[in-house]
Amino acid sequence: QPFATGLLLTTKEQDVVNRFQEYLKFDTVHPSPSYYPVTEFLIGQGKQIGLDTKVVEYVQGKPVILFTWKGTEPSLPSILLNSHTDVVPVEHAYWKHPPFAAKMDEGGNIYARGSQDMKCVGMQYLEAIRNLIAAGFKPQRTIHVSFVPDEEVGGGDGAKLFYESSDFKELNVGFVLDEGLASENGNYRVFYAERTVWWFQITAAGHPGHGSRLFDGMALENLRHSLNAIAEFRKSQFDKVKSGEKAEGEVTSVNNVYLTAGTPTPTGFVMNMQPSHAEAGFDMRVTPLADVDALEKRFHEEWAPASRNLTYRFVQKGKVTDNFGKPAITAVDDSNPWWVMFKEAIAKAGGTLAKPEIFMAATDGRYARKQGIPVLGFSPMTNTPVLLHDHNEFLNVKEYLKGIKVYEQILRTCTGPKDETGDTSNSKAGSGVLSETIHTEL
Ligand SMILES: CSCC[C@H](NC(C)=O)C(=O)O
Ligand SMILES: [Zn+2]
Ligand SMILES: [Zn+2]
Repeated sequence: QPFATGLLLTTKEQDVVNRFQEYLKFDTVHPSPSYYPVTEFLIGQGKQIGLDTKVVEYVQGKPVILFTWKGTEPSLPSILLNSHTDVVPVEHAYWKHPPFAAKMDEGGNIYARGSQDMKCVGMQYLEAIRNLIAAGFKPQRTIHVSFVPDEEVGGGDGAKLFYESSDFKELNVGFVLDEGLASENGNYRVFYAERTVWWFQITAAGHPGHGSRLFDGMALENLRHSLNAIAEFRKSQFDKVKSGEKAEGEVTSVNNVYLTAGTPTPTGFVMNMQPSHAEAGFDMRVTPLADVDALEKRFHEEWAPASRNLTYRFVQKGKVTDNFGKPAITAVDDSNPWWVMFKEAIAKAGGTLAKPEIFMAATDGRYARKQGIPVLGFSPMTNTPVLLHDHNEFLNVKEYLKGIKVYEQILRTCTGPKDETGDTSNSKAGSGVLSETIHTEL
């Protein structure tokens, strides 16, 4: 099929694209993703490729799909390639092509919800394995591929239960790949940690009464005290990003996402009553580099002091550390043999890496990092606008096909056997015990 760019796809490439488009067409959109049809499709793919397949429902109706390609040395720690099957909702009116039609335009851009986040990655894993099998490659390490539900709503019924299960322990996973972000330039982005979600509400109580009266300590005045204190902290963090001192993932963000007060009626709010309560909601993302005790102190001392009739409540409060009390960070230096192999694979695939980053939001990778397992967030997309959760999400076919080659190289390098260049780095991650170095603090 010819494109305006002069790109011509081979029959084999067209088949690869067709499978990607087929996956993208499944309606796995929240709030009610249809998980069974897509599970049937994926199982079909796994079987066609020749992988062992397993489906487990830790919560009924929310299947976790697991494929296994057994290595020649199955006692070595294995590699897990994780992706999620669900996608976030769309606002149809803003899309130039229907979000579940997976239309490829004349420039090779494939438009669909999930084309970047992260159905691309899931299918690229499978295509890479398909190609390696066809090429006669035999991995030393076992490779597992998981497709999990509900990442977009926190993963509580999906990845969390999977990673905590005895099924997962049996896999003896030494290294996990999960999602990253597109890169707007020619360097691939890679993520070695992520910020932790703290969602909270602050409620202010205050003097009620007639709207015409002047009181000290009215609810909205108290809430404003809180909003100002939080805004000051927010500015201190944002300034570090603006000045280039820190990357986005290296500071803690806090954003006011709703405000509510007053007495509503069908025709609008009552205008001459002072509310006795007011509430604000915040999306806060705590960097793993933060001093958590100092942050906690801010809540009762500055942001919601009882002296101002303020109280706070967490809607979600993730732990910033892993299960061993250390910051949940994967080492990206020579102390981590998985990192060394990953980096080498990208170079061998002809790619370049940007400076490793802390993911600004949350991914399922956090559940594996909690267990002390090294995780890298990586979605192989260069020269692509970051459109996850955005309108007109797309991925160009050339980037998609290139990404498959990158995963082939990652699997060759990280699973052995040693390649034609005599590389032996693989053996360094060969012990059954996780490297201590993955807990290295930066
Ligand atoms: C608390 S789970 C929600 C997960 C979601 N992840 C992404 C990548 O948007 C987020 O960070 O908001
Ligand atoms: Zn995602
Ligand atoms: Zn997402």
